Amino acid sequence: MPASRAPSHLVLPALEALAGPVLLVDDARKVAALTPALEALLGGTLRAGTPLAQVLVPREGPGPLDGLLKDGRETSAHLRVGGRVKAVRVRAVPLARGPRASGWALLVTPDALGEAASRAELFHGLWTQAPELQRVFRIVEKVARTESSVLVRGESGTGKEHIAHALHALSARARGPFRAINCAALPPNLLESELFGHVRGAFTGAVRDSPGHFRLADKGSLFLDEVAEMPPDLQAKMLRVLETRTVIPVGGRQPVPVDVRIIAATHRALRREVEAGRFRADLMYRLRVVPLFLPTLRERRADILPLAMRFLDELRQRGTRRVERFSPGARRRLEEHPWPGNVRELRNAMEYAYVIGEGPVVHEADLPPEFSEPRPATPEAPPSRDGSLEPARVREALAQAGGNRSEAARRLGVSRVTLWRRLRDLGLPPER
Ligand SMILES: Nc1ncnc2c1ncn2[C@@H]1O[C@H](COP(=O)(O)OP(=O)(O)OP(=O)(O)O)[C@@H](O)[C@H]1O
Repeated sequence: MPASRAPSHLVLPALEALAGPVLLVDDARKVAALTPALEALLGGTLRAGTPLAQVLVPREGPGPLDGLLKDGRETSAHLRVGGRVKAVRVRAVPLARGPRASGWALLVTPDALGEAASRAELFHGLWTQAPELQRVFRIVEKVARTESSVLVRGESGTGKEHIAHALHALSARARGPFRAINCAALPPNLLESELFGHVRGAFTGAVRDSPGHFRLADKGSLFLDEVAEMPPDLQAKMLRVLETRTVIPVGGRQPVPVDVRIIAATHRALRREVEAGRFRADLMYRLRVVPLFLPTLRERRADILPLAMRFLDELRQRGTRRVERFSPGARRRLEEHPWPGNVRELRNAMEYAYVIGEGPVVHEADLPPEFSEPRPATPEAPPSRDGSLEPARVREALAQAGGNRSEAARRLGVSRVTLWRRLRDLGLPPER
C-alpha cells in the first residue's frame, strides 16, 4: 500500500492526536467527519453531509461563515448538536491543493466564557450568570407586585440602586416618580429637611417652602440608601411617617398625607445595628418585611471576566479600540482580586485598562496600580522574623525593580507603606 494512502481508521485518531477536537468540512461546506474528542465535547455527533451553516453559528464578525473560514482567526461560535447548543472557539485551517480550498479543518476548543454567557441573564441593567443573584431577580419580580417594604443589603457597588429601580419599574407605581436619597451623605438636620421638606423661615437660609423627597415621591417609590446611618431622632420621625403615612415639614405643624413605597438599602447587617443599640428595632421591622441579599463580586467569581468583557464592549461602542481578550496574567489578576468596590470597581478598572492599553489584548500592566501592589488581605510578614526586610534584601529588591518602589514592595511581599517606612528607617530616600 502506498504511504500516501493511510488506512482511514488511522486518519481521525492521528488528526486528534495532533490537533484535539477537529471538524472536517468539505469544499461544499458540508460536514465530512469529526474526531471522537469533538463528539465527546459536543455530547453527540454530526451527520456527514449536514450543511455547516446549519450547525455552526459564529457569534462575532460580519459575514456568517465567510469570515470564519477565510481569515483564519479564532472566533467564538455556537455549535448545534441535537437540541443542544455548545459555546466554542473555532479556528479554520484551509486544506488546499492548488489555489482552491478543498475543504477545511476546524480546530475547536470549548469556550468557558461563552458557556457562561448562555446561562447569563440581564435584568434591568444587572448582568449575571450566578444563580444566587438570579434568585434575587425572581424575588424582585414577585415582591414588586405588592406594597411590602424591601430592604436591600449588599456591599457598595453590588447593584442595590439598580435593584431598587427594578422594583419600582416592575410595580404598579412605575408611572409615578422614583427618588433616591443617601442617608449617609448629609448632616442630620439637612437630611431631615431633604426627606420631609421645610416651610419658609424654618431655619436660616430657608427662603421658601421645600417639599422634600417624600412628597416629591408621592405615588411613586423612595429609595433610602445607607439607611443604617440615619441618626436616632430621625429614625423616630421616619417611623412616625411610615405609621401615619403623613409627613410634617421642618418648621411646619400640619401633617401632609403621602403615598410612597419605601425601598431601603444598607451595607450593614441591620440586626446587628439593632443589637448594638444604633438602630430602632421597630423601624427595622417596618423596613425589612422582605430582605434581599446581593452577593459580592468575589462570591460570584465566574461573573468577573464576562462582566469585564461586557464593559470593554460598551467602551468600544464609544471608542475605537477593540479588545478581544485578556492575557493569562491579567485574567489571573482579575480573578484573584478581592473587588472591595464590587462591580463598580470592575467597571472603573476596565475603563482604566481600555484607556491605558493598546491593541486587542488587555495585559496585566494595563490594570490599575492596585493590581500590581501586594494584596492587603494577605497579612504582612513581620519584617524581623523572616528577615524579608533586611537592608541587603531591600536594596536588592530595589535594584531588581529598577528603583520602582511599588514593584520592589511587590517583590518583597509587603505593602508600599511598609517599604516606605523601612526605607526611611534605613536612611534611604523613601521617594525617588
Ligand atoms: N450585575 C451587574 N451588572 C452590570 N452592572 C452592574 C452590576 N452590578 C452593579 N453594576 C454597576 O455597578 C455600578 C454600581 O451599581 P449601583 O449604584 O446599583 O450599586 P450600589 O450597590 O447601589 O452601590 P452604592 O452602595 O455604592 O451606592 C453601576 O455602574 C452599575 O451599572
